[in-house]
Amino acid sequence: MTKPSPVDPHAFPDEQAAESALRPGSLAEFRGQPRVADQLGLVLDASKHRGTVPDHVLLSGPPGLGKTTLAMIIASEMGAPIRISSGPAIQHAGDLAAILSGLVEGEVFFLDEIHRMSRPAEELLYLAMEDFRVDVIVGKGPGATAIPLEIPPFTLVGATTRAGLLPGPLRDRFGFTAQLDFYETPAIEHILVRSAGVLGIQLRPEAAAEIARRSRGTPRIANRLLRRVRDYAQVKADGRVTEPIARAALELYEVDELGLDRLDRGVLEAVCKRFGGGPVGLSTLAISVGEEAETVEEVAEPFLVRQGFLMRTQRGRVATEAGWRHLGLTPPTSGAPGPDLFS
Ligand SMILES: Nc1ncnc2c1ncn2[C@@H]1O[C@H](COP(=O)(O)OP(=O)(O)OP(=O)(O)O)[C@@H](O)[C@H]1O
Repeated sequence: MTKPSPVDPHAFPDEQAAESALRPGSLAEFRGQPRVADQLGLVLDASKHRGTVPDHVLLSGPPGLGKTTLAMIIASEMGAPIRISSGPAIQHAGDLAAILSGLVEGEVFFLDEIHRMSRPAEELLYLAMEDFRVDVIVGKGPGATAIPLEIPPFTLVGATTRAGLLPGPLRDRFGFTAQLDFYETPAIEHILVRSAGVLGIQLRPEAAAEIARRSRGTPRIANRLLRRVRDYAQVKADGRVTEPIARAALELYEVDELGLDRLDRGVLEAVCKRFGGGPVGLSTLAISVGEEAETVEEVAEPFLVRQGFLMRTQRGRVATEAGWRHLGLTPPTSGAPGPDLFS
């Protein structure tokens, strides 16, 4: 196992406290995703106006874009408590029934990774979402009876990185659904400036821009890079984060101008230099960079593809012209070699 990369979008186990400190507490402070924030604001205002609990909310999108943050904001905007759990933690319907029956009126129930819940729990959730009721099964076999149990009205906030995996009947029970997208660089700059304020870091605007460009449109990565750059500034300079300090720190952490890390560059370099631009199969590629095929496929490739540096074709991975150029290499032909050149 290689050590975690600073541009991994997943949260590290020791990062929770640092992340909590940087969560914006209100919709007004939540930067980026303007459409989602506006629509959600309307849903919350309307429910306050009517004096009812807000509709159930489904948030989908890649890790680190603010799903948990938005769930907490919904609770705080409604002045309601929040209960947090996750799909993998709920293996039996009884686990879910216990949580639901313990909710207080108006509580926000945040269910992360909702697509990983067990089937029986999912069915129990349908009823709870629709009728604020759960059926508790007493006894076993033919003598088993279902005793309906009222639960107080609550708002379910479901989060998923894989909206496509949710069964239709579950998706249909959410009154409001939002897809979070990668952030534009200026929004990430705003987030960095706010985080620097919270952490008491003197961050020059050019340095914020530099870090933002390398953050892959992901607030979690931006905040993490900011903390690393701050460490560097404190140890190697006077603590102020200037552009040269940010550049030097990010170079040390092997995060390049566009946010590629060592693994991303290694994969791209292998495709270009060792395999003539491709196509090369995933397992061969993984062996050549000394990584698991899964890591190459799930960690490095999505960003390389998003950047337009790599293509996944039926016959293997192919570097694009932009990919060659990002490494400072000249593509072998006017464009990247197409799969047909290698037949
Ligand atoms: N719009 C935003 N403004 C400011 N900070 C943000 C924003 N979105 C996310 N963050 C920060 O990024 C970090 C990660 O956000 P969060 O935990 O909400 O992501 P997530 O989508 O729930 O990730 P996961 O899918 O891994 O659970 C937090 O520290 C949070 O404060």
